[in-house]
Amino acid sequence: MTLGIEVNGLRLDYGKFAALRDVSFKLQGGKIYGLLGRNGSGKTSLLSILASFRKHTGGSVAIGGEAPFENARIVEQVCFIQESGHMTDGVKVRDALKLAASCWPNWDDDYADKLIRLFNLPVKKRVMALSRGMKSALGVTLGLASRAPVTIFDEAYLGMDAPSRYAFYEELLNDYMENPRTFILSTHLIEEVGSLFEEVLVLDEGKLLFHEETEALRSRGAAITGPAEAVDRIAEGLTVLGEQKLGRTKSVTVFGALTEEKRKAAQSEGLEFGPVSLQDLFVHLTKKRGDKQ
Ligand SMILES: Nc1ncnc2c1ncn2[C@@H]1O[C@H](COP(=O)(O)OP(=O)(O)OP(=O)(O)O)[C@@H](O)[C@H]1O
Repeated sequence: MTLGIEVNGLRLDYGKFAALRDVSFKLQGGKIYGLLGRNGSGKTSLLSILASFRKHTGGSVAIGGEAPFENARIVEQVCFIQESGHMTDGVKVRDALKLAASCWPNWDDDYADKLIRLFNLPVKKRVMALSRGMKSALGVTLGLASRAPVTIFDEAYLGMDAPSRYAFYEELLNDYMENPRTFILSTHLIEEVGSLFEEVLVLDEGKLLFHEETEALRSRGAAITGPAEAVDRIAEGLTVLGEQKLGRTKSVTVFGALTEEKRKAAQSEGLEFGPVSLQDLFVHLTKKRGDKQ
């Protein structure tokens, strides 16, 4: 089952501080979405609202056409895993798994066992006695085995070491292929996780800066390198996100509609085009005054 998500004019105030302002987007569902944003941009606030952990102040949110807050039908369809965890620290791992099995109707015991073996989770230990990486591994085990139609990982895998993180990415992708559902992943590890995202949402200071298909967003950026004057001619009219100069050679990162005509003209002048990584685009597009180049 896949559930669509529709958010309109969403606002969240913490007292006098507006953490989310006029956020609107529509997710068709059945995809892997990346939620990006700098520290404090509002990612956890937004995800907490989607997961019914928090009530919004204004606007509307609907999952599968229904408002999720205090709506039992929707709550059991959404699994929200955070790095800090919302698990009962005092219980043993195996009891945390039992508790999860009772929360999510699509829970898969066999799959949970497989993940426990994959991440070497000690089921007899208390959750509070686990290392940070093991707690994260338990979190991703709960998220994946929940098979919840909407599964949200809020930086949940940050504590895991690189081999475990890569095992998680592979597992997520394989399981998503076999059991299509909606995944939303917030992350600062864009280079690592970016290739999983079919669509990307970027929050900036509580506002939605972009919501685009990842490939479309990537194709709007390019790195152009060659003789400085020729590079400047091509870059004219485009948003220059960054530039580097070495002698008479220049490389600029541009963002904007690079027409086929411009590309051909550039290639005939011997300029080279390179792709821009999602991480680079993100860094440039969310750069603030005072940030270093
Ligand atoms: N309980 C709260 N009370 C008051 N302000 C809060 C509360 N929770 C978050 N905020 C503020 O709301 C803003 C958004 O916080 P949020 O945690 O949603 O950001 P984030 O994008 O998840 O950040 P990070 O990447 O650092 O985890 C921040 O300025 C934060 O200080």
